[in-house]
Amino acid sequence: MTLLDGKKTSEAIQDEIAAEVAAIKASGGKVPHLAAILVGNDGGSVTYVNNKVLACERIGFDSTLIRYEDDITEEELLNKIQELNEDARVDGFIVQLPLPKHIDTEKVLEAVDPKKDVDGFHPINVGRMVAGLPAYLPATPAGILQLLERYEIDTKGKHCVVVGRSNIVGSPMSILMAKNAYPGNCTVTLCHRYTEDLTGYTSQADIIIAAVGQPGLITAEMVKEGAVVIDVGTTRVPDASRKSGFRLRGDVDFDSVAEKCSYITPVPGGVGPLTIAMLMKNTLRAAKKEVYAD
Ligand SMILES: NC(=O)C1=CN([C@@H]2O[C@H](COP(=O)(O)OP(=O)(O)OC[C@H]3O[C@@H](n4cnc5c(N)ncnc54)[C@H](OP(=O)(O)O)[C@@H]3O)[C@@H](O)[C@H]2O)C=CC1
Ligand SMILES: Nc1nc(=O)c2c([nH]1)NC[C@@H]1CN(c3ccc(C(=O)N[C@@H](CCC(=O)O)C(=O)O)cc3)C=[N+]21
Repeated sequence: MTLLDGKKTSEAIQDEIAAEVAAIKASGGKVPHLAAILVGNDGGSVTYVNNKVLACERIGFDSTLIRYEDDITEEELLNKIQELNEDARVDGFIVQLPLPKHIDTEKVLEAVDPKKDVDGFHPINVGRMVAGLPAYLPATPAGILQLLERYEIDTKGKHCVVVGRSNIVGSPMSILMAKNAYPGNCTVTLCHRYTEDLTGYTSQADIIIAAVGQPGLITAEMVKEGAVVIDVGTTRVPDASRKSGFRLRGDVDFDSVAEKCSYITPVPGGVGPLTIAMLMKNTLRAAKKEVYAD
């Protein structure tokens, strides 16, 4: 079994980006600038957004963190988005999800200028991705592709079972794995809450990508000998022995599955760090106007 080291891979990607930033600075070009909007105080969201800002600092990007209490009105949030759309200093920005219930997430995501949508959540970017046009790819699926590529994992003709169909992970992942590309060219099965006999599918999979948010859902009995197992889940579960009072758990029962599979991502240190690296990559592409010209 080979551990897919997301932390190391993320650092390698961030080093590559940092080298490009240094070259941009040396030639007097525009330093990439990422802004992030965070609404509320959810512990996970605060950590993830802080990690994104720290990554910016490490690789030499400019960054701006905009925080609101969770009673912000939808109108105030939309006004801020408009302001960022028009701010030439900001190359790309994200609105951290989830948003409070009184705010219409779809409306917020549609308000972001697709040219600055470095999360790749705007319907224009989603549509362009599906059509195979240049687009910002959502960071988590793009990070998983990077892992498969950098570990030279064979995907052509393989059966890939994606569990979870969210707009930000499962659905785009299933589309990307089916594309005529490397990594890709898989036969894809997309499983979700209403899938009957989940084990029937996962046990036939050469590649399993679990993005559900249910700790330990994927057990050894559900995995074929030699399969590649990618665990996207990051659920905080109480753990009194930790200073923080919790630990992160993936959707995969790591200890039992690790004995059976060929490759596996740990949690933490697997997919999570790659999500950050790919967000940085999208921001660099935004600053270089690689996806959309002016
Ligand atoms: N490491 C990283 O970078 C990231 C990690 N995450 C983590 O990944 C997990 C999933 O995130 P996200 O996609 O946003 O989550 P969502 O809650 O939006 O989606 C979860 C999906 O899983 C499906 N589902 C729920 N229960 C089952 C079940 N028993 N069997 C099969 N499918 C089921 C849901 O079905 P239905 O559609 O019917 O509701 C839904 O499609 C979370 O733990 C999240 O924290 C997310 C983003 C990035
Ligand atoms: N607009 C938006 N864009 C997102 O990309 C987005 C979002 N909203 N909402 C929530 C999910 C979740 N997500 C993660 C990012 C990094 C880690 C990460 O770095 N995890 C570390 C551990 C971090 C920790 O210690 O908690 C790891 O797995 O090793 C995890 C999860 C991005 N998301």
